[in-house]
Amino acid sequence: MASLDTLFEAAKAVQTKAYAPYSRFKVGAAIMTPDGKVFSGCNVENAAYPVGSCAEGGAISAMVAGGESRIAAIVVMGEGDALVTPCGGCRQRIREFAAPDTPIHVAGPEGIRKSFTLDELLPFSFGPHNLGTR
Ligand SMILES: O=c1ccn([C@H]2C[C@H](O)[C@@H](CO)O2)c(=O)[nH]1
Ligand SMILES: [Zn+2]
Repeated sequence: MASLDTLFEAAKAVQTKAYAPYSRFKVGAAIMTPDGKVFSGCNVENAAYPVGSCAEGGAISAMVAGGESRIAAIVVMGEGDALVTPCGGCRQRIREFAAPDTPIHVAGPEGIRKSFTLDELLPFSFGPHNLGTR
């Protein structure tokens, strides 16, 4: 699937930009919107550790700043052999802009390792519907 390849390459490219001098664990994330636009983000750490931010959050900020508000698919690229799935906070961040069946692809440098739906990673989620929005 060409668009998934594009998304994978975007995540891989932005991962190299990560600012992770403390964990030395670089992460890249790339979002595709329903009309095929791609937005990416990397983790940005801070000497005050809790202030650091995740790659997924950066990609979401770029998407919103770009005037978009729907995630059709997301690729997350981490380091090492283990699956790097979005942290709990980022699952909720993704939830805000995605549908239950939106694919979350977890990748390594060699390619996509496993694909989940948002609902698999964040079942019974709290979301905009709880507040009467969307
Ligand atoms: O899905 C993930 C998991 C971790 N990190 C970042 C946060 C921190 O900078 C580093 C180590 O946890 O990786 C992400 O950006 N996304
Ligand atoms: Zn996170």
